[in-house]
Amino acid sequence: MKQKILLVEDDDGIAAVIEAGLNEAGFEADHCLSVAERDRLLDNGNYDAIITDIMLQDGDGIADLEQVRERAGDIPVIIVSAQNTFDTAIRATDAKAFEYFPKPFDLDELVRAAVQATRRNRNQTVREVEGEDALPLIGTSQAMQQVFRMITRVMRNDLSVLVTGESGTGKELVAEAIHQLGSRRSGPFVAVNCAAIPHDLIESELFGHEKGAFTGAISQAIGKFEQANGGTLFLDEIGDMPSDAQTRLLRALQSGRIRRVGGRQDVSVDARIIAATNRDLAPLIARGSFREDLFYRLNVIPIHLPPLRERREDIAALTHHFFKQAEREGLPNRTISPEAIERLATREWRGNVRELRNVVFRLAVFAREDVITNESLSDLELWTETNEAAEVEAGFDRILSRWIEEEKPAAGSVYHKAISEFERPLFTYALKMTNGNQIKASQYLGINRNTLRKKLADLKLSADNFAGQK
Ligand SMILES: Nc1ncnc2c1ncn2[C@@H]1O[C@H](COP(=O)(O)OP(=O)(O)OP(=O)(O)O)[C@@H](O)[C@H]1O
Repeated sequence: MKQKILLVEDDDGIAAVIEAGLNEAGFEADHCLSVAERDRLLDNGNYDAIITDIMLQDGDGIADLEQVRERAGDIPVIIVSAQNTFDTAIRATDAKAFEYFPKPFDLDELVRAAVQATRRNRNQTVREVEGEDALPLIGTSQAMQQVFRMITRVMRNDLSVLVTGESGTGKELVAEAIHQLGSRRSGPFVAVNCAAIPHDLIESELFGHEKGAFTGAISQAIGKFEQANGGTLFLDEIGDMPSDAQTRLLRALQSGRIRRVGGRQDVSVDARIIAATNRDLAPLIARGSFREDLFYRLNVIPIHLPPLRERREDIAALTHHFFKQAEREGLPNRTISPEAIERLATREWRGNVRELRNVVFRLAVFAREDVITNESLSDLELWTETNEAAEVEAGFDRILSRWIEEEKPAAGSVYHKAISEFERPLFTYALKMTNGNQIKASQYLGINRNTLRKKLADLKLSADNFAGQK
């Protein structure tokens, strides 16, 4: 006998597509348009699974799933919805949905989920959602939907999560969301930025130290690991963790115990680990500066946050969200014209969501009019450039310390090695900018033409190769 699926969907077009997919996979499907019809059909027939939309003509398709389940013997429910917010993903999980598909979805995946749902009846614990307003993760792009789904998958367990993505894409926010939505939410959320702590202090910062463990350790100190006991430890910029600390961390993860620096005894700690990195760890592993075994420990569940420029459809919602946030923080209440939003949506956003947030806050403070227009943005262009210059400067610091750490130039050769590393991309850039015109390149760089020539010869760069490249 064929398995039967009840499809509750008020868009006839989508329903027809789903029905066809289900039939092809050997299911029988009944289709209805409303909550009332659904209940009537459930009373009169036996179904193996329900596929339902959320917004229906006569109500919310998942508001009373508990009763539906009581009526229909714990039937698995698959949700499809066009309300693609983080809240919807969380609601779907809290409604014990077997699976949640934001529209537009992949029909094959949906049918596959139906096959799995009817095969076994997954029973998950329901949990009240609390404080979901406190952590609004905004985004309706496909990429963010995937992130939301991943978050709902890890919030009820303690698996290690590795969040990747460029700086400012929301990695810490994702880590906080996982913490807030899970069973550890009453415990602490402790964040450590491994790149911001001097290397020789990182072990004591993470694992604590005993009195007298090293010069300056005048009293015992509890490390972040212990502080996170019962909660979540967020290790940001994990790629910057020095190798001794990596070894200690690995040991802690394997044993569930840590030893304070200078300590004689192990202390057991229970902290969920969420790590994040904006650097690709693969080359670090290849070079031996990041432990592969630690990587596998941390990367049980990877969550990737794409850069903002690859999900431009989220920019409008984020902009509105940040204007509201600015207002809540006491800044003037402003709105923004659709044209101005469109213009924002075309920017590069190298600083990702953080940069967009800064721009919106700056607009809220400085704009003269209540409705921000394209003209207000023209003034803003200047501010953003200064901002980018500052970012680049901070970028040099980072690049330099990474380079020193990874290349380990021999003492006595650091200056010359660093300068020669720096010159090649600089001269290449200048030649590209000027189409290989050496006079212009030397003017651009502000150096003598002969010096430029000599440098190009030393670096074996040929200006001719850059003609017409700009
Ligand atoms: N999807 C989002 N919805 C709402 N706010 C967001 C979103 N993503 C990021 N933000 C906001 O943007 C800012 C930067 O985010 P966050 O600090 O989480 O980025 P990050 O990737 O951890 O950055 P870094 O790598 O530099 O530490 C924060 O103010 C955060 O609240």
